[in-house]
Amino acid sequence: MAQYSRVSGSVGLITLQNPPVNALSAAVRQGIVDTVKRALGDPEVKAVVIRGQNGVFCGGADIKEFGTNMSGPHLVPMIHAIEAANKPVVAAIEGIALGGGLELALGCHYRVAHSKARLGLPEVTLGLLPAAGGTQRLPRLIGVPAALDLITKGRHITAAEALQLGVVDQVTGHGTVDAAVKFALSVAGKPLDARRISTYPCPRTSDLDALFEGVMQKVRQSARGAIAPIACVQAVRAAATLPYLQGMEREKELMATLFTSGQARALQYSFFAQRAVGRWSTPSGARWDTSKPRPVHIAAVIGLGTMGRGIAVALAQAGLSVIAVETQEKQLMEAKQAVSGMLERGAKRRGVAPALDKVSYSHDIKAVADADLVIEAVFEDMALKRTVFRQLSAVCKPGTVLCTNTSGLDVEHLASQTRNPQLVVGMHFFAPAHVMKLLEVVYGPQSSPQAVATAMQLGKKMGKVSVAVGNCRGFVGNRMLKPYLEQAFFLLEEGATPELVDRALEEFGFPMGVFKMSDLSGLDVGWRVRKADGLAEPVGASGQPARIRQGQRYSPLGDLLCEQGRFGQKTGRGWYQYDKSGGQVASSDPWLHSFLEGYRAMHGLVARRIDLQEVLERCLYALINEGFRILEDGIVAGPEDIDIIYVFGYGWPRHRGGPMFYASMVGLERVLERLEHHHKAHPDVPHLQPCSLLRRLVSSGSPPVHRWREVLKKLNSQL
Ligand SMILES: CC(C)(COP(=O)(O)OP(=O)(O)OC[C@H]1O[C@@H](n2cnc3c(N)ncnc32)[C@H](O)[C@@H]1OP(=O)(O)O)[C@@H](O)C(=O)NCCC(=O)NCCSC(=O)CC(=O)CCCCCCCCCCCCC(=O)O
Ligand SMILES: NC(=O)C1=CN([C@@H]2O[C@H](COP(=O)(O)OP(=O)(O)OC[C@H]3O[C@@H](n4cnc5c(N)ncnc54)[C@H](O)[C@@H]3O)[C@@H](O)[C@H]2O)C=CC1
Repeated sequence: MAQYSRVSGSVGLITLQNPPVNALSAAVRQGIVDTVKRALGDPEVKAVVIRGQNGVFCGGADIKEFGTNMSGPHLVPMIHAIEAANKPVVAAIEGIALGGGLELALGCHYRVAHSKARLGLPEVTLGLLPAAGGTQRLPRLIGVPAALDLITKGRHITAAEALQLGVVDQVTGHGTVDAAVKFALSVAGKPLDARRISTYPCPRTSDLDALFEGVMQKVRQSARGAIAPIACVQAVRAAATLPYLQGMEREKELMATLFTSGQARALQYSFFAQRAVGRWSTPSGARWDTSKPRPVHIAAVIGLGTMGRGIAVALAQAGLSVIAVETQEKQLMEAKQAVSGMLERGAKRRGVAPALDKVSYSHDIKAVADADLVIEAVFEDMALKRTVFRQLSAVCKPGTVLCTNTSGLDVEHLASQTRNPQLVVGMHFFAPAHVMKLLEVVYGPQSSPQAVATAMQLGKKMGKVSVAVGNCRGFVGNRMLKPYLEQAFFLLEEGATPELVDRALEEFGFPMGVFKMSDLSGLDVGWRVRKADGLAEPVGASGQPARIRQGQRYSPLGDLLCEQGRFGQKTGRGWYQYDKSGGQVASSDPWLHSFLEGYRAMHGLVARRIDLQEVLERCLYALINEGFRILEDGIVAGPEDIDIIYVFGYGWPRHRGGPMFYASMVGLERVLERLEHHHKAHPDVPHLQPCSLLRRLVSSGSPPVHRWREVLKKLNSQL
């Protein structure tokens, strides 16, 4: 809806009303058309101001309407009518002007913004482009390079930057609507021809072809297969090379392709999934809206290695006081230097003062006595972690929430070492912890709603996308990673190379393939875990056949590389070779290829031709199958949790929605049929055996992913 009133005698004030972000639903669009007509037809009205209710201008098109039978007036003619008006129309921008909201403002003759407002054309993040004239008006207003930057990245800008770029005409720190009304009165009666952006020529840019070629190359590289950023460049190119109306035709044509694409569906699913995980709940009845978090002012971190340092930085940057603990003086000093450096670099990037005084350092665990919450990040060693939790339980004040950053050890077992197991949860950060957005908050059967809510709230304060997950080996992300890695190893045994496997996964859209990723994170990490699990014994020592462990097919390839001291980038050799220890540019390693040949010969394996499709099916469907098991076990509340974990923590291409969304797009019957096929070929690999939930979903008609929660509930109640 849009409300109309008259203010200051001669200004027609139009207020968009569609909480919470005044999205341009059919009713709002109709409201705008009607009220603009009324204002323009009223002889007493000399100028018009458009604002949004509750201090929010407009969040753009109503995304919930996409994919439905969109009725109501179209945005393009609506905005065109505003621009063509013979009375000045001023946009009063408070809060946000995003997507269609900014396009509406660009159709107005003037824009007045509050200093705290954010503006942008984020359509590309939803798999779309700004198709209400945004790709044609913005370059005409601010020039091609700046418009390309905003439109292809979907970046939000501040009012100050908008003023500098010329997107807005005035910025105010006080009442935006009053300022806009005053502005409107000051321009009433003045000629408007020079204020209609669509009539502007696109500012000249030298060597346009080279500019677009360069941008297109960069965009293709970073898009990892996403089509919307490329269409955005094409649309801006139309603005730079064609008259406005022809440019609009091109914008429409490109949008038509994007609008119905699977990528747009995936990205819009991801938008809502990210919000859905914020409405978390646990089987014991803890919920986002009823469980009250404890206030956390002082946090402590135990163990200042790779993870602890990043966690301390993220906590300090979120404004908390941090007590950082390391047992050894030397490590403590090194950590202090590293944390200070990270804080300084981060502050420089953000143009703020570094929060150095927020962090205090100690080698005595008793220093954490006053902390409201402690995050343990010592070595992945259960015996050590047990000791630390017993100590924490003894020294912390009553009510302190105790968290572990373990990658997959039993949180419940750690809780049982303390006096208050209900106050123990996992806070599983991802490396580097001050950069990566994902946080898995792991609850055990005894974790109290308050402890879960406290960790979730803290994650939010730290700017993380937090997902509540149940306690199981590897939680969600790492549990699903296991069958994925396992398939990659098996594929090498059967004839593939690391280059082939990585190529398939990178072409799918991962930033790096599984072998490059292993080299980056260190092959020794998994080796240590496999040793602790009794899997990575030296070949032959177990008395079992080398490729069978604990009754299942096992590939010792990773262990054999580690025995050679090949730990990946850190040692300059792994699945690839690097120019030096710590080098980052991977190149194919002839040693590795002859090693693989020798290994196959030793085990009587005959290399066969493996294609990219098989690599994808084996690796991704095994991972997805584990996702179904996780859903079946009730470790997460719904498929959105898994998808968000994979998109934000594991580089799953966002334009493919996440593994469970992807499975739904591929078709559950197809995933089931291919898993059955691969399991038949490899009956000794349990991870390829289709999970019973997948079978049950297929039997119930393969519902789309947004209906799985409901179907899951129904299926579970029938058991
Ligand atoms: C706005 C935010 C920055 C707010 O953030 P925050 O305060 O953190 O709150 P949130 O929790 O994110 O949001 C609160 C609540 O609001 C919901 N919401 C937010 N934005 C929208 C929206 N735009 N639409 C609907 N709902 C929205 C959100 O989901 C939350 O609710 P909940 O899920 O219930 O919890 C932040 O929310 C944000 O960033 N929002 C997105 C802003 C954005 O991306 N805007 C751009 C939208 S796309 C757009 O505007 C496109 C266009 O304008 C083009 C118009 C053309 C369309 C015409 C189509 C014609 C196609 C032709 C093809 C024909 C094909 C054929 O031939 O058939
Ligand atoms: N490295 C990674 O990518 C990730 C690791 N994790 C988990 O985070 C934890 C830490 O891992 P990293 O930081 O990689 O290990 P790390 O080896 O880099 O650091 C561990 C630190 O703990 C310190 N430490 C050991 N005992 C201590 C004690 N009793 N008191 C105080 N400090 C002590 C060590 O001196 C060392 O600095 C592990 O549980 C790991 O599984 C979780 C996510 C990602």
